[in-house]
Amino acid sequence: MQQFGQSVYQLIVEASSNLPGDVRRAIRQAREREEAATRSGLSLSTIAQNIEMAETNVSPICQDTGMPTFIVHTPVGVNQIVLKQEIREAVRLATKDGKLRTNSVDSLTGANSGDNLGPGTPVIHFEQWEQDDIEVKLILKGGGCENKNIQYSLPTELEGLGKAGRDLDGIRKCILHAVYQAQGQGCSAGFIGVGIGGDRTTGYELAKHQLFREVEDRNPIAELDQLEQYIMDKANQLGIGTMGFGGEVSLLGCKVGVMNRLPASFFVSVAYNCWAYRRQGVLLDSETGSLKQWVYERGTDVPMKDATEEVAAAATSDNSMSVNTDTDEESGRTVMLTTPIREEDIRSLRVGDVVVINGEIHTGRDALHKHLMDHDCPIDMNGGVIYHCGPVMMQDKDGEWHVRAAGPTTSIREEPYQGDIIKKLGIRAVIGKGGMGAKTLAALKEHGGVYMNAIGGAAQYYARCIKQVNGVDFMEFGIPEAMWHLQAEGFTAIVTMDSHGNSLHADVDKNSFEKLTQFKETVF
Ligand SMILES: O=C(O)C[C@H](O)C(=O)O
Ligand code: SF4
Repeated sequence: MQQFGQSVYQLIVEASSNLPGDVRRAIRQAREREEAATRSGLSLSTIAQNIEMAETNVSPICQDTGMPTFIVHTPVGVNQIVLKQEIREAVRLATKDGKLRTNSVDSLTGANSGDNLGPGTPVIHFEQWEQDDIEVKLILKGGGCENKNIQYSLPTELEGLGKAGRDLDGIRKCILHAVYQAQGQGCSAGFIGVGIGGDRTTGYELAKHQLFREVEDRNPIAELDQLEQYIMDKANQLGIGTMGFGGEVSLLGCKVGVMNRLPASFFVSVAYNCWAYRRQGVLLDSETGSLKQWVYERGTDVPMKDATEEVAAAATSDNSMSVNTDTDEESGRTVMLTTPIREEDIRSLRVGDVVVINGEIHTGRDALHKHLMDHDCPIDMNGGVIYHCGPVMMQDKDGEWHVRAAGPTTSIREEPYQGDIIKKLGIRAVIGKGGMGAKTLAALKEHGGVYMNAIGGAAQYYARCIKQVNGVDFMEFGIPEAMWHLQAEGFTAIVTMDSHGNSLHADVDKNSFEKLTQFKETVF
């Protein structure tokens, strides 16, 4: 079994850096359905570019490599204690090599273990089976989409949909509502796993395990297959789009499982996975642990752009986010800004404008925002840009830090702090994804600021825009939560909340809610 550890390491690298073929096909189909010049269309082309870059760089598709969750099937007689130790060691090595982000945080102290190991991390399920080989499956599901998981207890009343009873139609309403409530915050368009029944624990587990099905498979239970097809049709009429920008494609997959329940309980659990649907598996020889075959089609066999696109890409600027300046209601202007940014430049921006930023930007997320509410900031942020991002960073032998992956995190978590911090520090722009709320929108108007949505998950695309790491503060918060001072060049994002009270996120939420209400009547 001496090759088992190496095979698991290979699995981790593959899952983190090479999006599987079935997922890539789903994203390609989404691109064919979206107008190329729309915000969703542009986002999908950036996502496609990022997928290819991650494979080429053998680096994380998204900086958040999530909670590594392994499902291991072994023949009777295999020593699972040894396998568990080898899996943990493979996780530690992959983290050291920058293939996984340091994602294991002490829930009481906030301390980051630094090696992805700790109580409850990684998650490893073992099960014996009748086959001769060992199968190891892995899913890397990030925190932002995990935060959009949701569990319903039937019967219930659902906003926009009314009563949801203890039947297939009530389940239908829960699933549609689950897609609506996620909006773009979990990096839509997503893939959902649904667990019907069980208790609260096994219901959620069933939902997550549905995510190990193939994107293109069909449900063997006829009424669940019918439900899956219905959801794929109607969820894509909600108009949430990629990143919640509005658009034709809001859901890329729906997989429903069912199990028995208690008489008193009727749970519908939804595991929402982002477009960066990173799951892979390996079949291993149970004597040597050597890799015999991949469980899911590898992404290498499904390129993200076809020949025509190569030509088209070559013809335009290398920046796939740039939009033409002839304005239709979707695409705005492209504006170049250098930090520190003047108030008048910010007040001239409107929702829909694409901004290209050059100059120093600073990362900051949950721990930093909480800290800055009642502590001074170590640097002058006047005219500055805060980037909601927890990067994957590597230090070289000279002690220099390098960005390995640097996409945005979900901004709504900073809503309790952001408005106050914008005014306290004189910040002019906040970059993140998924949008922010009314309190931040009011502060942007009062102070003169904008919120810009970067493309969630495009961690390689944005890492390429970071030319240098100028320094770091608050390393005690751990790498993802520290305040990194980054020299950006060509950092592109879309204005989705401006200083005139406009919010694309509020508009899409309102429009998609109206669309949701059209599905109130009984179907099943
Ligand atoms: O933690 C992150 O870097 C991103 C997170 O997965 C999110 O979607 O907010
Ligand atoms: S940032 Fe987006 S793509 Fe990355 S893990 Fe979070 S939800 Fe998924």
